[in-house]
Amino acid sequence: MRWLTAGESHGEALVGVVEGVPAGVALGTEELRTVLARRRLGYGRGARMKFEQDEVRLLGGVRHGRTMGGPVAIEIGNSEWPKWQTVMSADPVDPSLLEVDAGTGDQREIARNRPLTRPRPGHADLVGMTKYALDDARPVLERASARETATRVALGAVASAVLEQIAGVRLVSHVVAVGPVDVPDDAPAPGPDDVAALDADPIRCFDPATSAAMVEEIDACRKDGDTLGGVVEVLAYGLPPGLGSFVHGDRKLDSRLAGAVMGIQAIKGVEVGDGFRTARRRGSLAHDEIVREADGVHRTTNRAGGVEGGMSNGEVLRVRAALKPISTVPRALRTIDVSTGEAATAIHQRSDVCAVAPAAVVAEAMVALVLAEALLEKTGGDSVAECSRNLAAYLESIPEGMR
Ligand SMILES: Cc1cc2nc3c(=O)[nH]c(=O)nc-3n(C[C@H](O)[C@H](O)[C@H](O)COP(=O)(O)O)c2cc1C
Ligand SMILES: C=C(O[C@@H]1CC(C(=O)O)=C[C@@H](OP(=O)(O)O)[C@H]1O)C(=O)O
Repeated sequence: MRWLTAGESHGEALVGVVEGVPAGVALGTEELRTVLARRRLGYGRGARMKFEQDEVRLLGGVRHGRTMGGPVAIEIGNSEWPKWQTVMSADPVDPSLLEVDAGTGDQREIARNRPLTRPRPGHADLVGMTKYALDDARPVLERASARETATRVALGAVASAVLEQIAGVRLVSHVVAVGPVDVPDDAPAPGPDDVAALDADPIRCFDPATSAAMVEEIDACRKDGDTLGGVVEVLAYGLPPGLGSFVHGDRKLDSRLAGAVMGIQAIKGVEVGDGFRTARRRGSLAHDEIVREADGVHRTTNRAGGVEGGMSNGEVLRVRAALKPISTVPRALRTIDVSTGEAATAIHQRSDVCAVAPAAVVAEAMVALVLAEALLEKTGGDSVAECSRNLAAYLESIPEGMR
């Protein structure tokens, strides 16, 4: 399986293509609408989330609610496009229309037309302008923006459908920290049937007391003109053992998960299982002992987070990711104006205060894409039926003494 996205934050539409999806996967526009709506949730998001709509269309690869085996193409139209069609036009436009004040006196239009020359520390602006030889940050932030994650979430929904329909794998994502507010270590983790409860929580946190404290923290931060990051967790239930491999670093499931999740805007750390906490333990308290019980072989704990030797081991997969605070800080940070070289304060028109809840949903999509790819490598097959048959044959072939 391979996938790509295209499109800009304020462009007409985002486009995603995923190839290598077997035929027969049940998939429809409604499922995509559901996941896209989930990505828009979350206390602390900015004004844009309120007025902008994701207009999703399945353009290819699906017929009458089933994939056909060809690339699946998804378009997410941007309902705000009419306001941006001059600034972001693909074809050249009359230069007078791009004058900072084109004569209408509309302050928003003036802001859209003005070159962005005061790069934000922590965003892609300055180094992007340097690398691509630009004197305006607009082309950089348009593609660097996490608006693109809408496409990833739509592609992730295709991957989740592959996982569930071939192997019964179900994913769930939630928020475990917002700034300094952490879910307690002993709080119960959400299961695959808890997605509705997470969607209903303002910050996608499964622990109601912590959720309330997170909301308070976001309110306090907004009042101070500041922004917040946090930690998200993705859990995958029902993974068969043996996805990924130990034979090369780039085939390891954990290295692939880390790369995919780290590729999300603003993610600065990824851990599988107990990750960094494991480094502080002795070996006798770091690993998951293997025992035989009446219903088969089990681990006594799941500190490894479902991956050993770069392969899924049949336990629940657990991946955490750290999101840095949003870099468009309302209490603007010091920067330079690249048009003059003088000291300035960074661009700030509007911004999310905290994007941890949507980041959880995006991380779930990235995990789904990696797992679906690894599942299809293991099962092969061009249809759901063939992949399911191959998976069943593999699982049946595992000797009695090892299951
Ligand atoms: C869901 C989501 C929403 C985001 N919203 C904003 C935002 O409103 N303002 C902002 O400056 N950065 C936002 N970011 C982060 C930037 O896109 C990111 O910091 C930037 O592209 C630079 O990349 P880097 O942080 O990975 O180095 C968001 C990230 C995610 C995952
Ligand atoms: C539009 C989305 O996120 C955007 C991601 C983003 C950034 O810099 O990453 C900046 C903000 O956009 P703007 O600067 O236009 O207000 C967010 O709203 C979205 O998630 O759909």
